[in-house]
Amino acid sequence: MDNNLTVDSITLIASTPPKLVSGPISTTFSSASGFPELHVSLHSDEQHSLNFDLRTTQLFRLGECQSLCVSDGCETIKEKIYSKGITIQFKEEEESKAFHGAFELWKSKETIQGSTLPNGSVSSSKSKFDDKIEASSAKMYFHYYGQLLHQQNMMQDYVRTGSYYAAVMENQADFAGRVVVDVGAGSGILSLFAAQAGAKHVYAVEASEMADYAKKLVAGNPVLGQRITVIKGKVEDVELPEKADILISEPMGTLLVNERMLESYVIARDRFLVPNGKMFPTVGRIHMAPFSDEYLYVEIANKSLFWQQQNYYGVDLTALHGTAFQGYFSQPVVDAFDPRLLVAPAVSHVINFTTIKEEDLYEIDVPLKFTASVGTRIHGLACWFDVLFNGSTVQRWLTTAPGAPTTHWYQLRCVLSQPIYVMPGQEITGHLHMIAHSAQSYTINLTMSAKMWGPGAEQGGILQTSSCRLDLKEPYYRMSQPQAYSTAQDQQPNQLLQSQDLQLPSLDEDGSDFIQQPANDSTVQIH
Ligand SMILES: C[S@@+](CC[C@H](N)C(=O)[O-])C[C@H]1O[C@@H](n2cnc3c(N)ncnc32)[C@H](O)[C@@H]1O
Repeated sequence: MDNNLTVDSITLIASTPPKLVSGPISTTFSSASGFPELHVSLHSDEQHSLNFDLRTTQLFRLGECQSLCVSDGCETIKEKIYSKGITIQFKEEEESKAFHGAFELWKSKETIQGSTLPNGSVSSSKSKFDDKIEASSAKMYFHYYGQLLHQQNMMQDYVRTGSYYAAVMENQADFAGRVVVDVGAGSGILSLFAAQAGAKHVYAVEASEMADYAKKLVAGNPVLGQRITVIKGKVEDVELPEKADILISEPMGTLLVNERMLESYVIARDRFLVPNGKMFPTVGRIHMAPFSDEYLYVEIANKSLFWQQQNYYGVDLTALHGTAFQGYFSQPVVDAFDPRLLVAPAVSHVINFTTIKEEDLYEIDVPLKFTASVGTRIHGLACWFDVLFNGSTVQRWLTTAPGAPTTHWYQLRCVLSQPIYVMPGQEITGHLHMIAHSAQSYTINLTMSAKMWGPGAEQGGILQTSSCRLDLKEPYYRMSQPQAYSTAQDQQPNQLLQSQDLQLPSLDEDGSDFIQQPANDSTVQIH
């Protein structure tokens, strides 16, 4: 991006009478003094340049081609420094726009580098992000993404990164000669892809310390890097010098919405994208289907058996068994499962990133309706997602479906503590209700119901309903335990672990004291 811009003329308004200096006049933005400054070179005999400290300077538009630049004065023990101001005359509106853009960008550098972000480095004003996200959550989140090992983990998901690369390269027409914003650039890898596809300029916005590594990576690829500007800050806060023709981002978390980064993607759209600009990805879909998995059910139920001990070093632990049991069932399970465990065709919930309002992501309610294809016990709802890159040349999907090549997102299953019995052809209804919380995730409320079946069950009568509440922020990562699966049809509960014989405890009065301890078999991941 240009640091040097030429303007037509300036008027020194503090001189009496105001003094016009005709141009062309060269102006330079820099931070050589350790803070962002605007240098205005004058052709005057008395003064050769005027410097404005951007931390205390404001720029106002007086007209299409005229602006007012004023810096605050200040009083120190030694001296009184008066405010100074100039009016700037531009040749044309484009020149004015470029100048204002550069001014905002350089001024934002100060906000980012000079003050304290919740991630450990700093921010001066509370932004939309800070309003809705707990500082402690944001700090952990950006600390996580500030580490190369986690960026590497995502980059080594070749299904993910390869899909992005293919989507960009197959659709070079959408990038060539265009201005691109990379929303949450991380290592800057997607910015480098966009530059490879011929982007005119890429603004890579990254809030974590990873921005500094991205700058290094960009500098290490100078042919591409000369068209990339890395900006350290949140997309909610930073200013860019120009609008983008296309946004590229990888904002997907577990179940698509975990991390609440889709909201930042949508905010970036509203702040930076030209009307009808493109978004890569364009659309996301959450897919859901009931599953039957006796092994998983028994495994989860058995975790709380520890609390059934009546003589643990002389202590009766059973008072906490109910809480522990509910606690384990409040963790969504993340692993790669065999699609043969699904017992009905999936339903989908579509999120169009180009049109959805940010607030519409705060609460997501998906009505569920399935027809069981087999007679079985349903243990819960299996979920996965895909995203579409709606390129002008090629439409490409990136899927995390069971049975498709595994990604680092795997799939997610919400397990019911009370399974539901169904017969082939029986209808299963319910709701998946997700409410965003300030720890960058969602509380999930799942309800699944089936009509009672068989002799004695009234027509249209009683529903067998099972529900659970889960915290998407606290998943149980189960990838390390490959399972030998039989199909749902093959699963005869009496051949398995007799899960129906498990004593299902009732929840303690106070269900809150379940302690989420790191299980040996789970790894801490954000995605
Ligand atoms: C899933 S990673 C993707 C990184 C990189 N784009 C890639 O595809 O490899 C998301 C990145 O977005 C950054 N991020 C999340 N929310 C952000 C926000 N509001 N503003 C700027 N960066 C953000 C995170 O720090 C993280 O590095």
